[in-house]
Amino acid sequence: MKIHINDPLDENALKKLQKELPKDEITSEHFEKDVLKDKIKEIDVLIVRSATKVTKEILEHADKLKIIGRAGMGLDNIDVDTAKSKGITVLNTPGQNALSVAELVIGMVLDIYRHITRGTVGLKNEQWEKKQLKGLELSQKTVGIIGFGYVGKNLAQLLKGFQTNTLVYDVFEISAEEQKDYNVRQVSLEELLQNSDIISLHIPKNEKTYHFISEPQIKMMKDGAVIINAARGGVLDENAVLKYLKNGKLLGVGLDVFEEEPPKGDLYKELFALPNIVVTPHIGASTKEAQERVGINIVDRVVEEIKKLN
Ligand SMILES: O=C(O)[C@H](O)COP(=O)(O)O
Repeated sequence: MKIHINDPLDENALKKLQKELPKDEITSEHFEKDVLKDKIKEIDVLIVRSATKVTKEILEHADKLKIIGRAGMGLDNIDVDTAKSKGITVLNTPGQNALSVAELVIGMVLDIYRHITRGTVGLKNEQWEKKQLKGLELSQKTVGIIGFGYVGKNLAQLLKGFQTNTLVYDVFEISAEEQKDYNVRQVSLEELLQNSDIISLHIPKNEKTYHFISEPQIKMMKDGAVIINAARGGVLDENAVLKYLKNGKLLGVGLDVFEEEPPKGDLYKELFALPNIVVTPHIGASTKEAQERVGINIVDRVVEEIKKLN
C-alpha cells in the first residue's frame, strides 16, 4: 500500500501510522495540484486537511486510490460524489477540532467587543487610544448560533460561563432536554437574526448554504450586531459585510475563513483596512490539541478501513 499525506499531519499521529502499518510505504509531502494529478496514480490512501483540493480532475487520475482521509471536519475540499462513484471511501474526523474552533469564536467576540487588536495596532504605532476604545461586555448579551453541530454545541457550552442568552437556529429539531443542557433556545432564523447581539455561523458550505447570510439577513439584524464566520468562506456574503460594516449597521465582524483562500484582491483589501474587523488565516482548528486529536483519529479510522480491505 502506498499511503501519502499531502497536508501537515500531527507528528504523534504520523508516528502512530508508521507503527501500525510498518510494511506500507508512507510519504508525507505537499504536492500542488499539477504534481498531485500525476502522483495520485500510484497512491492507495491519501490523507489531507483543507489545503489540498481533491477535485474531480485529480480523482480522474486516481486509478489505485481506495481511501481519502480528511484530518478535519469539512469535506467541501473533496469531491465526495465523484470519489463515491469510483468506490473510494471518504473518512473525516467529526467533532475532534470543534472545541478549538469554538474557543477562537469567543476570542474574536472578545477582541471586537474590547478592541484588543485595535489597541495593539494603535500602540505599535505609538497611539494611546484609551478614550476611543470603550468596549462592551459579553455577559448578558444575546448570542445567536446558526448551526448546532459539534462547533455550535461547544460554543454554547463555553458561553454558559459568560451567562449569555443563547439562541440557536438549526434545520434539525433540538430536544427540550438538549436545549436545557446547553442553556439554549431553538428559534426561527428570523427570530435569531432580529434578536441577537452576536451571530456566529456554524454551518457547512454546500449549494443550500451559499451566501446564507447576505444583505436581506443583515438588514434584519439589530443595529450594532457582530457577525463571526469561523465555518466556511462562502456561507457569508463578504460584499454585504463590507457594505454594512462601512455604514455602521454592523459593529464588527470576525472572519477566520474566506470565499477565496488565501484572500486576494480589492474586496479583501478594503475589508481588512476597516478598524472593526478581526481576521485570521483559517486557524480555527490549528491548535496543538485539536491537531493531535484529528491526526490520531484519522489514523485510527484509516487503519481500520485498510484492515477491512485486506
Ligand atoms: O473543517 C475543518 O475541520 C476545519 O475548517 C479545519 O480545517 P484545516 O485545519 O484542515 O484547515
